[in-house]
Amino acid sequence: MPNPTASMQMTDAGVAIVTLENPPVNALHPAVLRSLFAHVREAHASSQVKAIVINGSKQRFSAGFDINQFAQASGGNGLDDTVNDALCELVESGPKPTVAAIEGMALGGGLEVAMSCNARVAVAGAKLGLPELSLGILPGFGGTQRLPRLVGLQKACEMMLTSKPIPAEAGAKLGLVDAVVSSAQLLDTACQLALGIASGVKPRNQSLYRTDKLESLGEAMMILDVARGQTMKRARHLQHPLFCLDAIRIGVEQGGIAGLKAEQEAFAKSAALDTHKALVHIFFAQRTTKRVKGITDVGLKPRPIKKIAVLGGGLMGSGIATASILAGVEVLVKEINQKFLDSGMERIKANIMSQVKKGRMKQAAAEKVLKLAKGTLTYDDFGSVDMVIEAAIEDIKLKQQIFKDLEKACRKDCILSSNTSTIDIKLVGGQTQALDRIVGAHFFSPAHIMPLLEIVRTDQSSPQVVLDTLEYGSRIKKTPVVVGNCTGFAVNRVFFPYTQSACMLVDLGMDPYMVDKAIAGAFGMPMGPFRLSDLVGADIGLHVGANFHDSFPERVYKAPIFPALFDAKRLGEKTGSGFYKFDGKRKTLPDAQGLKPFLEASRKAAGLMEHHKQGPPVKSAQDIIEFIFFPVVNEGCRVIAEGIVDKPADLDVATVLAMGFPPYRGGLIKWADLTGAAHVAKRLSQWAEFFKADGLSGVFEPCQYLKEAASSGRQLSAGNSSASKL
Ligand SMILES: C[C@H](O)CC(=O)SCCNC(=O)CCNC(=O)[C@H](O)C(C)(C)COP(=O)(O)OP(=O)(O)OC[C@H]1O[C@@H](n2cnc3c(N)ncnc32)[C@H](O)[C@@H]1OP(=O)(O)O
Repeated sequence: MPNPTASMQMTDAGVAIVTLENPPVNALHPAVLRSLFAHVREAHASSQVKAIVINGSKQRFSAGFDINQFAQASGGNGLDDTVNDALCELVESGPKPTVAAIEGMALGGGLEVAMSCNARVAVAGAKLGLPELSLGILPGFGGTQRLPRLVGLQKACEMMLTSKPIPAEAGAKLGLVDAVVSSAQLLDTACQLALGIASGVKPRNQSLYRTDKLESLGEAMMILDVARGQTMKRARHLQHPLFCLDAIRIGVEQGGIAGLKAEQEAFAKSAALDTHKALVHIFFAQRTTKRVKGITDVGLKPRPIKKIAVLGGGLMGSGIATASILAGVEVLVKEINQKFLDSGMERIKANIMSQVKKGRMKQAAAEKVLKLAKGTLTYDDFGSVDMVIEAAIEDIKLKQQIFKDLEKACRKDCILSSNTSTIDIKLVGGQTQALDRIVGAHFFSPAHIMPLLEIVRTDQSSPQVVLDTLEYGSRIKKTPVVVGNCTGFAVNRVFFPYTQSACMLVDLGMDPYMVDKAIAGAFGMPMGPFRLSDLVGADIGLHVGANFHDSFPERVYKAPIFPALFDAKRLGEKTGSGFYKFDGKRKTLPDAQGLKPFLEASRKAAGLMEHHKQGPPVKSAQDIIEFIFFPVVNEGCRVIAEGIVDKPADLDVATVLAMGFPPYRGGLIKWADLTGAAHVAKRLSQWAEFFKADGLSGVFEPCQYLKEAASSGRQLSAGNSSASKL
């Protein structure tokens, strides 16, 4: 790989073209910034140079500061403030005018360098944005000051707080971009504009000193107050968006220079928080799930998946079909009768049309996409498909029959996959001679929206088939994670203790709504264990619980409340009541009165209170969080030790994308590392002791992997290179 740098070329007309060179995205590595600084200084000093144009190599301007520097920074924040401050000042106010020529993207520090230039020309479709907040920091090269001065405070706050980029065309309407051109015209237009500014024909704008786009002081304060209020509501666990708004406010009140100083201080404060470490970790972890040992590093080439068949047009099958046709994959949907097929096809249509309603798709595009899905009641056309995804009901005999039929109906190179969430993949395909091309393709509901795809590999699945499935997952815009074959695979297995610890607290007298409040409110999960149980349904909970009990009897607590709720048909959302009451409009209300007899019966049947007259071993919200999540971490450690995941970071990504584990906590294992493995192990051991008399120590006993990390000080995310089920 060439060293990160910037290069400079002179045109005959006297324009110095300085190019950022650090492919693939021209990230602003400190060496690039130093080189850019040196070239800009040299160009300013040269009598040959009339104007400067800054662009990026390989049709990309820059994706911003090199995020690897944050990951590597120990102590500091990775930025070299002396170079960065002087660089933007030199670009904006040096003797020669500067123009940014933007193609592909100008994000974060990339856009900030471009905003320091006196004008910007961009190629149509180029993406411009300040996504720093999504990394737990804030713009640190003057973006908090220059963006409001270029597009107005309202829009600037929206762009920074949402981290969403805008296309060049929208940038032109807002005043962020001076001209939108084709790729072929970019350099020419930028050079002409730069020379025009140099000759005084065009004005030389310096964003930091502009005030014409800023709202009046009163209006500006109102905008900032509203933004603050919304941020505190929407991102109530996060401090850095508020630091960002503080820096903007100082700039508006006291001017751009004071604003820059405030920005620098706010940046340093944000960079010191665990939120930043966690979000940077998730950024890289999401990009490495597609690299799997023995699959992507052995020289295989993925075969394209152009056409698939989905067996079953139910909720999961129609969601999988929707995600596939949206990505241009042809889909054959098979059902067992016309009625089921019609409703499956209707569901696909409704999914696509909801994209149109939300303005994400045009009617004509929707109609074109819908043509990619065809219904069938037979296996007649299955010889034409590259992959089958079985999404029938969770009945082992039925699935085994389906796979026998598929073996006959499909080509010998067709991938056969099952969307089962509970059944052993080798059992599903056990009656075929095709185990080498059988994998699990476990989607999460609703399949066209949830971003994770667990690819379950058995010890007989061929690397080529896993690689092809990885490619298909990426093509349909899922984040694929390859996992081993075990009960619950990675996500459901790791999360089975989530509800059971909550039930233990309740059987010791704790209010279930207090548990949910701690987990959803104080910790930031989308919902607490009891609300989640109502979403999934007590019937499914019982069925899945029985599977886990069969596999891991020593660490499963059979909560008596579930059979009681099941018998009373309090299954959750689907029957209108469970732990909560539902009014049919997705409104959720606690139902203390209705739940009381079930809680009393459960506590009596559990008998835990007989040994623990003082009640549960935890009281505060923080204690409840640890009691619920540390057993989840413990199971995560077992999954790592057994090699069910390729690397611990995969578990972080999976828990964030499938369970809504707060990304700003870094995912399950990163969070445990930030909390400290020794603390996790100590607390689990205390609870194992607490529940000894109940015969429930196994629920909490720290596993070997966790104990070793705790005693050696090793990070849980360091992984276990010796174990692999993949
Ligand atoms: C001081 C400043 O204010 C602070 C900053 O600038 S912080 C940085 C702000 N910028 C960002 O957050 C942008 C982050 N990047 C992205 O959103 C996306 O990568 C992108 C839209 C640029 C490109 O997306 P896409 O084409 O899907 O490619 P993607 O796989 O994500 O990235 C390609 C490679 O570039 C790397 N990369 C992307 N942005 C990077 C960055 N800013 N620094 C370092 N590496 C980066 C990725 O890690 C990936 O590396 P890999 O091939 O080794 O896995």
